[in-house]
This record gives sequence, C-alpha cells and structure tokens, in this order.
Amino acid sequence: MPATAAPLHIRTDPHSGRKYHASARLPKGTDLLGPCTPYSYTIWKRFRNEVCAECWRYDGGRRSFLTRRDDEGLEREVPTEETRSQGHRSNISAGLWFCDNKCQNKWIAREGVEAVDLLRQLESARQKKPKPKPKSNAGGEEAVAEITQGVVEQAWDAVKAKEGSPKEIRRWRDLQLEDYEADMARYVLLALHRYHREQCNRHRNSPQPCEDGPGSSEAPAIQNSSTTACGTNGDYERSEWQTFASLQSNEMQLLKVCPEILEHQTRIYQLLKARFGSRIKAGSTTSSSRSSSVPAPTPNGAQPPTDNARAREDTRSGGRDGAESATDADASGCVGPALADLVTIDNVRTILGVDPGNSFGIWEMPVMDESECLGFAVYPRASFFNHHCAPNVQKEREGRILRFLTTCGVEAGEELCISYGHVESMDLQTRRQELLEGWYFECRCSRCMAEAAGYSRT
Ligand SMILES: C[S@@+](CC[C@H](N)C(=O)[O-])C[C@H]1O[C@@H](n2cnc3c(N)ncnc32)[C@H](O)[C@@H]1O
Repeated sequence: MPATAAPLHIRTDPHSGRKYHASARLPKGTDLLGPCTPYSYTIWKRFRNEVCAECWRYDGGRRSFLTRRDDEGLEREVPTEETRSQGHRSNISAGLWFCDNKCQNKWIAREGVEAVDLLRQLESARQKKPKPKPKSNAGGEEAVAEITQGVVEQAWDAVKAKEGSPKEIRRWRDLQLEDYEADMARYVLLALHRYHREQCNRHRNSPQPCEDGPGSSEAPAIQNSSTTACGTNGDYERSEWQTFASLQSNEMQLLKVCPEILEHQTRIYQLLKARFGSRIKAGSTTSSSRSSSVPAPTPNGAQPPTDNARAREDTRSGGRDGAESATDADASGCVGPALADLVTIDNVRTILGVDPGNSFGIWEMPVMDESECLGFAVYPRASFFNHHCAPNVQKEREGRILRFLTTCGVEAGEELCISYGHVESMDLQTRRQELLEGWYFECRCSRCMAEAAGYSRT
C-alpha cells in the first residue's frame, strides 16, 4: 500500500448504513483515522469544576490541578455595548476550568475567544436553584404519553409559529434552563459556533461558495493514512459540519423512550434563538435584518455581496432548512454568515438528533466499571464505525483526542468495527437488548447473525 493511501474507505449497506472497510491488508495496531478531535461536546455540570475543559483531565473530584478559569489572565478587549446588552456579565462564569495556561490557550485558539462570551451568556440563563420535581402519582411511575413523528412536528411547528413575535422572543430570552437543558444547550451552541467559524473561514479563503471538500459527498473521503483524516490543524478549512450533519439522527428513537425530552429540546431552541439567533432586539416591536446597512468590506478589500446576492445554502451543506447567509462582518470580525443565521430549528434538531447513538461518552480514565461518565462528545468521522460484538478496532482516548487502532491483522475489504459498549461477554439476547436500548438498533454483526442462525436451527 502506498504511504499516502487511505487505510480505510466507506461502503453502504442497506441494513447498517455506512461502514468502514480496510482498503488493503492492515497489520495489528494500524492507526485508522489519525487523531480525531470532537466537533462539539459537553461536560456535565456536576463535573464542570473538576474537569479540565481542554484535556478533560479528571482526578476523582480533586480540583487542585485546575489553576485557570474561562479567559482569566488573557488580554481581552473590554466588552462592547452590544455584548453587554446580550447578557455578557463578567461575574458570570463560562464554566470552563483549565489545568494551566497551556490548556487554556489551546482551547481558546481552537474555539475562539468569543466562545467564552457565548458560554457566559448561556450560563446566565441556567436556573440558579433546581425546581423541585413534581410529585409522582401513587404508583411512583409517571404516565408516559405515546409520542409519534406527528406530535414532534406539531411541537416544533408551534415554536416556529411564534419565533417572529418580539413578545415571544422576549419571553424566551428570560427562560431559565434546568441543568440538563443548559448542558445540552452548551453542546448545541459549541456546534453552531464551530459551524459558524467554518463558514467564516470558507468565506475568508474563497469568495465563491465552496461546493466540494471532504464532507460534501455522502461518503467522506479519507485523504491520508494516519495523520489528517480527522485533523487537528486543518479542521476549520474543511467543512466538517457536512459530515456532522450527515450522521444518522436518532431524534425519534430517543423521544420514544424519553418523551419528556421534547419539551427540553424546544426550550433549548427557544433560549438559543432568543439570545443568539434573533434579530429582534429586546424592546423593539419589529424584526430587523442585520443592523448595519453599509456592508463591511471583506479582508481583501472587495465589497461583500448585497442582500440580493446572498446565497441560500442547502441545509445539509448549510443547515437543514437552508439558513439565509449574510456576508458582512459580524461583531467578532468574522466575515461570512452570522451565527444568528445558523440558529435555526433544523440545525438545532440536527445537532440534538446526532447525540443519541453517535456520541462517545467521556469516561473517567482508566475506564473501569465504576468510572464516572463526565460528559459526551461527537467525532463526526469516527461515528462511521459500525458496532461488532467481536470488534477488530479499539478506540483509545488521550485527552480529548480519540484514536482508532486495529486489534489484529485485517484483510483487504474486511469491515472495520468498534464495540459501542461492553457487550462482548454477554449472551446473544442480552447483547442485542443492550444495543437496542442504548443505541437503538438490532445488531446484525457477523457474530450475532451466526449465533442467531445457530439458535434458530436448534
Ligand atoms: C454510529 S452510527 C454508525 C454509522 C452508520 N452506519 C451511518 O450510516 O451513519 C450507528 C448506527 O449504525 C447502524 N449500525 C451500527 N452497527 C450496527 C450493527 N452491528 N448492526 C446493525 N446496524 C448497525 C445502526 O443504524 C446504528 O444506529
């Protein structure tokens, strides 16, 4: 195999979707994707003060190694009137703790310093005291309403119908999110912010909308054998959003099991829309477009396209409902579509729908039965690995980086699979049940198929 050839490629199967296969014979220990970094993540509130936001170090609850907080110690511009009016308050923490300034600088270099302000604004909407849970009925079990696709669409249509109303936007801006909602809202906001930065970089690097790139086809091209498939440096040059948004949505599967999450999801959207996605200013009665009527020049001096020339992008390449993209400079100096344009119901549903079934738990290391789950993260290209109950690939976490290594020699054409959970030692029925409940699919790996065929003959 030539040194630059990709060790794996994607094939699609009618039963289990996209999956990786070996492009050539691979020895044990082959690094399949290179170092993968997450597109977005969240650390649960409970662990926020005990985990480094960059390297995810966790020391059993001790926090003496965490010496930096948010953007503390960094030279920052004084917040503008605009950021202040949007809720920036210096006494509100963004909920980021770092081992040291190295970790802090790394996080800020990747996410952008404005991400700290965004998280601060979000944290100001976190409920200070959790509301007492409503008392359950006599049997102790809450009645769970049946949920259908129609019910879900109706709920979102009702939200959509109200989002043009300044009165509703003012009400949504004042929503106080429960911890689960605020933690999920952080994951959504970081994904939107990253997508925004990708868009800005594309505009900066090419004035024409970019049609190609590794994520634009259904099966992303894996360019290089071991160093850049997931990428650490060039992440923003290629549109990883397209890969992220193409991941299988498990929205309905999750809501069928936990119907109460629908209300959490709509509240998350309402808050994000009101605080980050609305052109309606608090106190105004009309919806206005981007405030400046004079478009800012692009960095190369050219005038950006006028409103009429604004490109409408397809949703899978720019949001499922095709957010209209503005191309003037925003408050952070970013040239390209505004973050506000990306806060759409379809984008938020896409992001929330990707978590169940695709995200990787951030487990306390070394992973043992009693390890804490500190949060979760989505690594778009890594999510194309299918599950096998006798996997030939194992994942290794080093800080926030995941690597995928073959555990044995693999023949050309053979499928490359990881294990989604610790199900290998269970019997067929228990394994299948676990995977159905935790990951929403009936396992059709060769081990399960062979065992099932054996059982059906006896
Ligand atoms: C993380 S995704 C893997 C990528 C997925 N195949 C795709 O096309 O996006 C998990 C989904 O892949 C499918 N899948 C993964 N492993 C499978 C297996 N062993 N048997 C059946 N379906 C599987 C299921 O639909 C599952 O919900």
